[in-house]
Amino acid sequence: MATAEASGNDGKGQEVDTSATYYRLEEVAKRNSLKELWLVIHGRVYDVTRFLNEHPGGEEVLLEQAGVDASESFEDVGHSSDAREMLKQYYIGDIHPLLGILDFTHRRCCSLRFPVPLLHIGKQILLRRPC
Ligand code: HEM
Repeated sequence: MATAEASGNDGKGQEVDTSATYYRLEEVAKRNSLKELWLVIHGRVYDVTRFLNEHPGGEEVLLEQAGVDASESFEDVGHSSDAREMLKQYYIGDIHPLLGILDFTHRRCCSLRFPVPLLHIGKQILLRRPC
């Protein structure tokens, strides 16, 4: 998990909270059971463990989407605006915009047995701690 924190002022006297907690897809993928269930909807990570018993659509559908990007399934159902509002309660962070793309590309390359060393170098640069 990587955390980026910054807060600022937009110059109009209004506080802008830009703090965010970032997760990688592989971290989300580990939370795929009844004990701990996370999923991703539109790049945002949700911990729906305590929502399992309460979901009007049943817990099975959430279990099917456990640890993965559930954006398409969520939209296919045509969830109401109330359901979208409920998402906030379970929001825990975002998929890292850059590492998310690298994870996806890495999986594609490896599954095609076409390693791209540059990808790993780029990843190392991104993960490098600042001096
Ligand atoms: C945190 C995420 C989710 C929340 C807060 C949520 C919330 C809700 C709510 C409030 C309803 C009642 C109908 C409505 O108001 O739209 C519902 C129904 C349903 N949801 Fe979800 N849902 C979530 C994720 C998902 C996912 C990932 C799926 C995957 C397929 C799913 C499948 C369904 C189904 C099948 C129904 C029943 C629809 C019906 O009976 O017409 N939900 N959900």
